[in-house]
Amino acid sequence: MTSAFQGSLLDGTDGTGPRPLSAARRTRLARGAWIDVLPGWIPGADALFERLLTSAPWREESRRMYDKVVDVPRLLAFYREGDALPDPVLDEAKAALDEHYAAELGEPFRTAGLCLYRDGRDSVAWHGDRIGRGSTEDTMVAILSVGAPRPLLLRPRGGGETIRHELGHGDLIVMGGSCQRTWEHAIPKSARASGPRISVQFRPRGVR
Ligand SMILES: O=C(O)CCC(=O)C(=O)O
Ligand SMILES: [Fe+2]
Repeated sequence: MTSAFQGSLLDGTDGTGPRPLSAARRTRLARGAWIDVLPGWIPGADALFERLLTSAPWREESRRMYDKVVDVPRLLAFYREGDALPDPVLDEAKAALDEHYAAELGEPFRTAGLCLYRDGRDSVAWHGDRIGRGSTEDTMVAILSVGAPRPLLLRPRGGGETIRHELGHGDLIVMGGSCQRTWEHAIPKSARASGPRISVQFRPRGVR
């Protein structure tokens, strides 16, 4: 598979690893939620993107919606606790997250969910990651984004102003505190032509 996505030719592939997470900027949201954002967290993201695109075990998923079975509008791959991650850069990324957030989170990130948005028609609808402890406890979900830029939207659960974060190639966003139960997030469909984007979501045990 080749991708329509063309990253910067100057994108480093020198194996320098993720940029220090101390550079992430925190925004406090209402109701005990926050997000940390670090643009350009992963150098060499071009190569990572291509490797994930071609080698992750992408699968389609369908879900029952009332009396219909509909395809989920994105491809998925999931790495459970203890599964080997599909790329050494993801091992480095997870190690960096574990070190930086150890004290605040009190546990390591355990699973990695991958989503492939093939083009602007792929999306994820408004939701919180609430299957599990995220519905009752503060937690963190860390998302690495590679490939085409897409906005991640956040809005308070039950209504309120939407916050928009453009997630670019190699960028990190961490949703923390009460974010999964008091806020919702979405990747909307885009009418503009968009190349493929892959997101990698690191979550602690029991958060989904
Ligand atoms: O692709 C993203 O950045 C978000 C994915 C997401 O919200 C999820 O899989 O729960
Ligand atoms: Fe989510």
